[in-house]
Amino acid sequence: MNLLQKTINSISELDKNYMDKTKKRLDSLFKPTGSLGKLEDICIQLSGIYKNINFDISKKALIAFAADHGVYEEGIAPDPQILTKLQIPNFTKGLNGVGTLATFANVKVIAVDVGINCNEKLEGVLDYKIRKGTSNMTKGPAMTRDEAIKSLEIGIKISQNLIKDGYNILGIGEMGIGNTTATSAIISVFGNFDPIEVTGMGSGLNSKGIFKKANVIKKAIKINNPDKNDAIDVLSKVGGFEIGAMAGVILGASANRVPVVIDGFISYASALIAYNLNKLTKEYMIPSHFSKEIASDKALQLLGLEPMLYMNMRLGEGSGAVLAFNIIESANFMYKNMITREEAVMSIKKSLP
Ligand SMILES: Cc1cc2ncn([C@H]3O[C@H](COP(=O)(O)O)[C@@H](O)[C@H]3O)c2cc1C
Ligand SMILES: O=C(O)c1cccnc1
Repeated sequence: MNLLQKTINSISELDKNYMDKTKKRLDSLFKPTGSLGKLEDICIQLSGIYKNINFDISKKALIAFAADHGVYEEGIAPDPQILTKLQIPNFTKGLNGVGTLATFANVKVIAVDVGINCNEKLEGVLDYKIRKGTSNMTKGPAMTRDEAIKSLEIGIKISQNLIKDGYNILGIGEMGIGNTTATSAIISVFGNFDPIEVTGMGSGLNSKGIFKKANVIKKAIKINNPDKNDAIDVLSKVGGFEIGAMAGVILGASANRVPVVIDGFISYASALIAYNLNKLTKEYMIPSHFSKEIASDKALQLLGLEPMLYMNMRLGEGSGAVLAFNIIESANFMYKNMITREEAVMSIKKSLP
């Protein structure tokens, strides 16, 4: 059995017993029951993942994958393709959106080339290049089925290595000029949406550009006819190498009982791929923010996920995931350090004359 199938098969449910215990502990704290909302939900989810009422989430890593897209030649993105290559080294230097936020939140950033259109090795970027970008999906599949599996397995391997190194919570991010086109195509296929309903401005297209992009997606879906019941088929026909690798991280984290924080629009596509390979992966996902890109609501509905942050962000890179790490850590700190109702009463009694 290959690594992908083994990983998919080894994902199991959260432990309801520990989740109940954590809920009891949360209900015993000195506050109205349930008043800390999603902070409480996060603690309950973490305890079900770790099978423990006490957990450590201090070692945090964000894995960002970069790749280029053959469909770029159809004029679907407003920026030059070379930005994928120019921007990815900034991720680990703490110089771009996610890099600065990660420095602030004490999150280790790992940047990985899974398919950038360049020959040279990039400083601070791991080299797992599958190919120098996908093929143009309006002319045939973006990648072969073997390449799709390879992209998923790269994500699985990198997540496994980080977990072995002691990282106890992972996040996903990406860089890839043109990747909102692949994302909208994936959402269109899984949700049976007309591409025009799920195609947005990406980095900054005007309405004419959006219309053209939707037609490109329509053409790609028509020519490739992806099977929505086969997530690998969808990934290979209209996906991207970075989208596959992020889905691989979700699978790898889930199989190793580690939570994985989902970022913005492009990571929703990865989440859809992982979810359609094994529905249990959803239990290991922590959604971070609601991307401003059109169709975020549709993608999140397909996943049944409700993000915690509404920040009007539409950057990607992993920026929203890293922001959410701060909140997840706050939830854990609250859970560990808050006084219980009983302790509060005792201290009041003690202070009475
Ligand atoms: C300078 C710059 C930095 C970025 N960082 C993330 N993205 C985001 O924009 C790209 C997707 O949008 P589209 O499909 O329209 O090309 C991805 O690289 C995504 O991560 C960026 C885009 C730009 C221009
Ligand atoms: O939400 C995102 O991740 C996003 C949206 C538009 C362009 N790039 C990224």
